[in-house]
Amino acid sequence: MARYELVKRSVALITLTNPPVNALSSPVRHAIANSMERALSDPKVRAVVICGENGRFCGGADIREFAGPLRGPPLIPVLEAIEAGDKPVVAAIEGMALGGGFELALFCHYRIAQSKARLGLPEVTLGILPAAGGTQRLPRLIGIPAALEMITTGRHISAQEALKLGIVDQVTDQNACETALEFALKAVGKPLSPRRVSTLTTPCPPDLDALLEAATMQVKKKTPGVMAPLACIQAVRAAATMPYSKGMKRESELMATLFNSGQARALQYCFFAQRTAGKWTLPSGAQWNNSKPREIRSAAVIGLGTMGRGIVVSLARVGISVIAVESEKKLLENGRQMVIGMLERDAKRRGVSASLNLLKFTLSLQDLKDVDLVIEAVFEDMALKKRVFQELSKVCRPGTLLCTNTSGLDVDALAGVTDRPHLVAGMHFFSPAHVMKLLEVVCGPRSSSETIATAMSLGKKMGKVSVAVGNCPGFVGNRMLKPYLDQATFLLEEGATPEQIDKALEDFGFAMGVFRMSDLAGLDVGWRVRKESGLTGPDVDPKNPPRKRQGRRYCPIPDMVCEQGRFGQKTGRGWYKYDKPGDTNAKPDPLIQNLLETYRSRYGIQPRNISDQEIIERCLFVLANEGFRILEDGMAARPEDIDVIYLFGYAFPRHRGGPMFYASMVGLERVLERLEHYHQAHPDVPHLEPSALLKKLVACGSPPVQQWREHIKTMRSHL
Ligand SMILES: CCCCCC/C=C/CC(=O)SCCNC(=O)CCNC(=O)[C@H](O)C(C)(C)COP(=O)(O)OP(=O)(O)OC[C@H]1O[C@@H](n2cnc3c(N)ncnc32)[C@H](O)[C@@H]1OP(=O)(O)O
Repeated sequence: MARYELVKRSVALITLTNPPVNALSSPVRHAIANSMERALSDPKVRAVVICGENGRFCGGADIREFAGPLRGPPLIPVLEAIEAGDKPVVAAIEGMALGGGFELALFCHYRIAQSKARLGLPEVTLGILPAAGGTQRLPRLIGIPAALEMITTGRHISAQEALKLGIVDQVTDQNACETALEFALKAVGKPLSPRRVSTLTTPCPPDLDALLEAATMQVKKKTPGVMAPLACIQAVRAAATMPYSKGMKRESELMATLFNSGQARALQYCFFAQRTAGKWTLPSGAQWNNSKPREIRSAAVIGLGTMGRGIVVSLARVGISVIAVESEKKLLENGRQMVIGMLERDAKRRGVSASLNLLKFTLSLQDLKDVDLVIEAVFEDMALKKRVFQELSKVCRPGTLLCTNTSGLDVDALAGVTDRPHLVAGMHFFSPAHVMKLLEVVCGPRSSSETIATAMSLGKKMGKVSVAVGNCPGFVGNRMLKPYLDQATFLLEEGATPEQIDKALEDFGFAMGVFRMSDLAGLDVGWRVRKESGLTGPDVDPKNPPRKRQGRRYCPIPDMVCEQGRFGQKTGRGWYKYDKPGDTNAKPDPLIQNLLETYRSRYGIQPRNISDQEIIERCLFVLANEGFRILEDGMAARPEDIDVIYLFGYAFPRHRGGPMFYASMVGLERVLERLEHYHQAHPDVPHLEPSALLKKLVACGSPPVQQWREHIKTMRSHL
């Protein structure tokens, strides 16, 4: 787990060997301790260099170890032996020095970084804090403001920034290990005391209290209800106000409050879930590690609406040439100007030049004959999409992949009108497509493994978190959204207000409650879909009793809001009122209150007090319940995929882990019992009826979320 060599006759070279990221697992900690002891006791050794194998210094603690009882030597005494020794120790940082890996480097007397290396303390993103001295040592080295920013955000910094801040002593374009060996020899004989970070005094700014108060306000605003950043601030305060040893004790006490918390478990689950989600499978046995993606050099995007424009930008900024197609000259010109503006702003922000030369705009599908891949992003209308796919089938060369950005229509029906159904898949981006990280890759029954591998790999290239899903109405994300939105409107009927429901969801951790979010997204889109599917408008069967469709409960309040021209922020009125169209500051609207009161009295509904607990349970348990059904139907391969979709596509609070993880944290038995209770109270809401999988898992003793897959195996899978 660490290699020990004597090089240049007098330098001990300790190489961490724990692929893939040389994490500080128990055997690695053991090996560092033994190697240091050997180096310090060998009279031939005059200096020590620590590096990592395969160009990666160290990715920090082995996060998998956090789930069980801590075994092996604790890290801090191992690191203290490095600092206290009488021989200079140099960290040779290639690739990354993160978390405990960065702390290891901070215990060394010198740090040399390769110019491409990244450094940081990302513990806060895992719900903990840098507890191997990071909160006490970094402030001593670079001062409170810079340390506070790095520790509370978990941001990775470049080697150049690390040099500027005084974290590393030298940056090299050469091999960091070679440079560190030379450096170590020159350090022999120089006094080590000033190089021991623990002996430094933290430079204390005169306005410390104000600084920490401002940081506290900032994290409370940015991540309300999240504990770790607040604990980080308290630990940094200790670095400024306490001697080193007392500060270390405080750091360890604060870590104890976080380490076993539900938030830490959720955030660490999110880390692994995100990596698991990339590992797609198909019923044929094809999967992520046995299917080769095609290289995509050129693409076309059809439709330059909001989605199409975002997709063009996402492709062009990673170097793919794009032909953008519109149906009318005016729409094309408008789209062109907006895409260019977006790319220019994006390039300015990233300090690069805009890749405008990769773009071509056209009115003719004939121009697409040679592209590698097409993404159709026209209006959400099946007949129109079918016409486009038929045309593409004629125009594009036989090997071109044809993808659709539909948010829920049948991908296989589109495949069926082409001459190449195996080369058709869904690539469902989320709005705005150049900002949102999620991509649902929809695997139709006839999509080939090469098609799915290519769509997943293209998503990764664009910086998206891609998740493979099955082909069912709404796929995974939007299919689950419907029962969630339904519950919110049923709660309005029963006596709640939009403000109350939003507040309960925001207190839970959502950045925006369901009604504020709907106002932002625009209410007219859903209204149009409901009209088209005959749920509202002139096509409604007059035999339907009020507030019922196809025997199920239906809430017409969202339709009534739209009938008044209230489409959300863009019209200045929606579930809330705004000072003017486009404003974002939502204010409660007495007209909505009136509408609700009139509605309730028309239907003889006696409003009741609804608790926040009921709001959370009904909205979120029904969301998870649909997730269980999706797993049963084989439309998502595992709960982690569903959670990743909700984290990245629907802003589910990360410290809650996602709807499926949240259900497991609440306890599946409790979720089942509450769903049964609510279904009994509302038998005309089938989504409240507990799913078979939920019942099965409870009957099996509610296994942890990572084991659910074993219980789904026997059921059918589309993935
Ligand atoms: C309990 C002992 C006492 C310790 C006391 C000190 C406490 C210190 C706290 C910490 O150090 S917490 C950990 C801090 N480090 C991080 O948060 C880094 C996490 N990793 C990453 O950000 C990235 O993985 C990376 C290092 C930047 C590499 O990115 P890349 O895109 O190249 O690869 P990935 O696909 O992300 O990862 C590859 C593979 O490695 C697994 N992995 C990565 N980091 C860790 C880790 N720290 N522990 C365990 N496993 C890790 C990752 O899950 C992937 O695994 P897979 O099976 O191939 O999916």
